[in-house]
Amino acid sequence: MKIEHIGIAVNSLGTSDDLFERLLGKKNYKQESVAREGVTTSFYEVGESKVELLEASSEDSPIAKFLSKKGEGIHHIAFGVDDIYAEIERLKKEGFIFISEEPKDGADNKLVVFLHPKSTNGVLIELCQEKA
Ligand SMILES: CC[C@H](C(=O)O)C(=O)SCCNC(=O)CCNC(=O)[C@H](O)C(C)(C)COP(=O)(O)OP(=O)(O)OC[C@H]1O[C@@H](n2cnc3c(N)ncnc32)[C@H](O)[C@@H]1OP(=O)(O)O
Ligand SMILES: [Co+2]
Repeated sequence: MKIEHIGIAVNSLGTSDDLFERLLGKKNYKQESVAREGVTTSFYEVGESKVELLEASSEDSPIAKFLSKKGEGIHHIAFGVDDIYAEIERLKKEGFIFISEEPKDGADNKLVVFLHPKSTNGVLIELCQEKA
């Protein structure tokens, strides 16, 4: 398991891409929308991990709700795993709560699933596995 990415909720990718390009001294390596999640993402490599900027692409997006309640900031931590199904079973046995137990297609060629922050010390945790 490794920290695959840190998700950051932003009001505008236009503004935040400019800020992170200056902060990291590099351009993003991709921008990708995930309509199911109501997000447009922008990814930056930072050493072994990544920063994922997240802009809401629909009014009912979880990012829109997060921004309206908490404003811009860190939204989630994504752990990269080798076998997402095995990890789901392991974590369920440990008593962790999943928002949905069925992995779905995420951004950046990943299968993703989320744990509920009430079972993870108030931090939204994403598990992601590289798709073959
Ligand atoms: C998949 C594409 C991409 C990728 O990496 O591939 C992404 O990462 S997409 C990221 C966006 N998608 C998601 O976040 C999906 C999972 N999130 C959800 O299902 C919801 O956001 C959920 C269930 C975490 C919260 O939704 P809800 O409608 O319950 O919102 P509330 O504001 O009522 O929150 C309830 C409760 O949870 C706390 N909360 C909400 N969001 C977060 C957060 N990001 N981190 C920590 N805590 C969070 C919120 O404060 C409420 O707590 P309370 O004590 O009741 O105030
Ligand atoms: Co993510």
